[in-house]
Amino acid sequence: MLPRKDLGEPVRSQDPVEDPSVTLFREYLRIKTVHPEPNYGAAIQFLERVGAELGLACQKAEVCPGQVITILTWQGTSPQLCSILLNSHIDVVPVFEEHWSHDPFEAFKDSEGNIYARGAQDMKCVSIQYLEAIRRLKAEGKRFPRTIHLTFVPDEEIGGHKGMELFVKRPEFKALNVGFALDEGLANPTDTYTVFYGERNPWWIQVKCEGNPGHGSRFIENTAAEKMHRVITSFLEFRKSEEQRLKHDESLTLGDVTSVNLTMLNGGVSFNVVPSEMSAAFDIRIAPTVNLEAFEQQIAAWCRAAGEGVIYEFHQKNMDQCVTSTAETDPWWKAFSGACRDMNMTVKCEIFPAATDSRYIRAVGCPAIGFSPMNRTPVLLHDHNEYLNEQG
Ligand SMILES: CSCC[C@H](NC(C)=O)C(=O)O
Ligand SMILES: [Zn+2]
Ligand SMILES: [Zn+2]
Repeated sequence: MLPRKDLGEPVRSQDPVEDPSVTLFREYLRIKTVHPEPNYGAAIQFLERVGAELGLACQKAEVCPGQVITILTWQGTSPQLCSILLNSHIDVVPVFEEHWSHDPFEAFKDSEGNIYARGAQDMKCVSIQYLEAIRRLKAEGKRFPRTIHLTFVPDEEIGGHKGMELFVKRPEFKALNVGFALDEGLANPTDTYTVFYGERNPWWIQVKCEGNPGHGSRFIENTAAEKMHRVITSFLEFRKSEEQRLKHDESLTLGDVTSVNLTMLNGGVSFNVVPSEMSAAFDIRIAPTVNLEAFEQQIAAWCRAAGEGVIYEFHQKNMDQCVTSTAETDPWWKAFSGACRDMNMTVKCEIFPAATDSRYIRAVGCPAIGFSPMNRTPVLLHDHNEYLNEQG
């Protein structure tokens, strides 16, 4: 978090006067927008108040009962041009409080200026950065031809199905006339800033195996467990090959390969009863270069080869493989990367390894970049003791 320029030199954490942008950030962190019962009402009130202070117009769109998108707007001087969307989610993931050194909703600041709170990196810092950037630009008397919209959305941390996924299909979104969007990325421990121009496709697959039941003392043929063993072997052998590919090619990052994890196993009722059904859940993240139809055929073949009565079903199947252009000829990328260059920022472009709301924005044809501008910061999203230094 960059202290405001108009206050001169950066404020040191031991200084009695904290930069107001940091104070605002800490206030936002104290609002408990944590799943499973996020206090969205309090967060929306906070955002409406800050928007009003900044002279931004405010609208709200209820995309399904209790799920409200808050839209703050800085009208451009040529509002007929397509707009810039600055998106952030309001909700944060749960905490294991016993593993935290400080209350995760107190926004405690230590003597180094590290602010501890759930959402410090993911992604309340980004929301406040958008707002504080507008505050600075307005204070400098700047106006821009394009309208800038800030959207604050619920539900991202549990898939965005009741948030951004619905919002992009609504007339209120179309009316924003978005040309280019920014959304969340990840911190980077080095001097470099990571910028995400695409995401892997999340596929959550449950494989169910049926087999012969019987007494646990006998050699029953064609059991569900034998079939499950073959299924797991096929999925995990593929996992190993992708892990090796990543390990042996320095040019690749996690987003460039396909990951597979066996995340749940179910079946069985008793030690001495051979069960007739077992199931396994796989979290698969598919690199954008993979042919999705061919990949599904591969999964079907693994299930067929495991024996009779092996089926799979999808619990998440994202099929859109749009990536945002990072060609120097692309006007949006040129503007974004040019601004980074002007600020002497080193930027590295990657595919986001997990899923964010950017996937819904890209799926309706809007270019979107995932960018949480935090360098020299360990990646602590969803982790215990998530923190961010007040100096950014
Ligand atoms: C597939 S919906 C779940 C979204 C979640 N996003 C993050 C950033 O953790 C994930 O990738 O698991
Ligand atoms: Zn996030
Ligand atoms: Zn998250």
